[in-house]
Amino acid sequence: MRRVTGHGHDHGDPSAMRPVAEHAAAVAALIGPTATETVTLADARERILAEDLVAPHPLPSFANSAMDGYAVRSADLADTPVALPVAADIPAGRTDGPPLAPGTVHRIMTGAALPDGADAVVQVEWTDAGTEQVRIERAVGAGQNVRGAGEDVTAGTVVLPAGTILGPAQIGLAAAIGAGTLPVRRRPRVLVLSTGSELVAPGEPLRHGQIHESNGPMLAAAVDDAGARAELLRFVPDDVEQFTRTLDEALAARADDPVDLVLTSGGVSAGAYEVVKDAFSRTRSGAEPDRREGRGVTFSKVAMQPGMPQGAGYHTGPLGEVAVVTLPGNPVSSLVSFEVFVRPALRRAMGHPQPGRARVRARLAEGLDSPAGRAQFRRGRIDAVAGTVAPVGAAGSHLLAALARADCLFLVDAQVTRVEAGESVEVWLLDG
Ligand SMILES: Nc1nc2c(c(=O)[nH]1)N[C@H]1C(S)=C(S)[C@@H](COP(=O)(O)OP(=O)(O)OC[C@H]3O[C@@H](n4cnc5c(N)ncnc54)[C@H](O)[C@@H]3O)O[C@H]1N2
Ligand code: MOO
Repeated sequence: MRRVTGHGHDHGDPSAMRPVAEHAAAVAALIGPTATETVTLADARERILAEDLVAPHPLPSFANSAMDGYAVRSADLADTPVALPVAADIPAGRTDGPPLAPGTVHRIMTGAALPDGADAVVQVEWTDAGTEQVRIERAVGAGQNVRGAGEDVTAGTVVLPAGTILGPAQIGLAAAIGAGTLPVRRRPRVLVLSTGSELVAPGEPLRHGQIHESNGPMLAAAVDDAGARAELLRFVPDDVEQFTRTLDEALAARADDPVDLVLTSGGVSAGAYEVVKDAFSRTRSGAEPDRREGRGVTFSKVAMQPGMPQGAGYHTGPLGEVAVVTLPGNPVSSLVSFEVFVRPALRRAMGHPQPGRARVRARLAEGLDSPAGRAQFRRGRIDAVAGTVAPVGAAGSHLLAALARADCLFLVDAQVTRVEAGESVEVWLLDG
C-alpha cells in the first residue's frame, strides 16, 4: 500500500473538506426516532419490533405427543410384546381427552394433548396399529415421544426483545404465542425529488443532450430497501421557483402523515444552475440566505469519492421544518452517498439493531491506483469463500452499469495512492 504524506491533490483543498463521519453524524441527527404503530402479522415482515414481546403462556402450552401412536404408562410395557386395550382415541385438537387408566392405552396423534396418567408414546410403527386392542412390540421409557409443556418457552419469557427484525421465524414465534398484531417502529416517509433540465422520464424518447432520469427510481428503491417509505415525485428542471413549489405542494398534501425526510438529487455542485443549493440557501419568502444557527441546509464538500458535494439540514415548508438531505446528481455518487449517509440514518431512526451495512475485510484480487485526497468508495464483487474482493469498473461516478454489477463497496483511505493485490481492504456488503 502506498500512501502520500500531507494532503493529496484534488478538485478542492482536502484539508477544508468535511470528514465522512462528521457528515454522517449530521445526517443521522436530522431524523429522530420514529413512533410506534401496530401492524397485523401479515404486514410485519422486515419491520422492527418496538417493544419486548412476552409469552403469555408456555410453548408448548400442554404436554403433547411427538408421534402418531399410543399414549401409554411406560410401566405397563415391562414385558414386550404386550397386548393392551385401546380405551380412547385422541386426534390433535381434542380438548376433552379422558385420563388414561392403568393397563390401557389411548390412540394418539402428533400434537394431541397427552392424557393424564400417560408418561410416554409408542409410535405406531412399533405396533400392529390396532384400534380395539393393540399389540406393542417394543417398550418405551418414561417421557419418550412426549413434548413437555414449556419445553420451548416458559410463560413470562421475553421471546423477542424490542429491536428485533421481524423475519419469518420471528413472525412464526409471535403467532405461536398468540400475538395477532405487533407494535413496530414507524417507517419514515421520504420524498424523493430529482432535479435537472436534462431529465426525461424513462420510457419517453430523448433528444440530443437529454438523459433519462435514473436517480429518482434508484433512490426510491434504496429508501424502500432500507425499510422506509419512498414517494417519488416528478423530477423538476433547474428552476428554483418550480423546485420550491413542487416540494411545498407535496409537503402540504401530506399533512395527515407528514414527511420525515426530503431527499433530492442534483443541483449541488459548482455550476451556474445549482437549483437545490439555490433553493435551500434562501428563506421561503425571498433571496436572503437562512443563517440562523442550526437552520437551513448546510452544503459541504465531503472528503470522499464519489459523493463529494453534500447538503443536510432543514427546509421550512408549509407545515414547518422538514429534514433535507441533498445528494449529488452523478448516479454513482447519489447511490454511494445514500449508502454512506442516508441508509444508516433511516435505519437508526427505526431502531434497527445494525443500521450500517455488514462490514468485512477482504484481500484485493488485483492491484489498483487510487487518487489521493478523498476516501474512495469503490465498487466490487466479493468472493466470500476465497476472502477476496475484485474491483468492478473504474472510479468514474457516471459508471452506473458497473454499480449494477457490484455486490459490495470497498474503501481505500484518502492518503493511499496504490493498493497491491492481496492487501486487505474494508468491504461493505450491499446485500447484507
Ligand atoms: N466545477 C465543478 N464541477 C463539478 C464539481 C466541482 O466540485 N466543481 N463536482 C463534481 C462532482 S464530484 C459531482 S458528484 C457532481 C455533482 O453535481 P450536482 O449534484 O450538482 O449534479 P448535476 O450537476 O445536476 O448532475 C451531475 C451529473 O449527474 C447527472 N444527473 C443528475 N441528475 C440525474 C438523474 N436524476 N438521473 C440521472 N442522471 C442525473 C447529470 O446529468 C450530470 O451528468 O458535480 C461535478 N461537477
Ligand atoms: O463527488 Mo463526485 O461524486 O466525485 O462524482
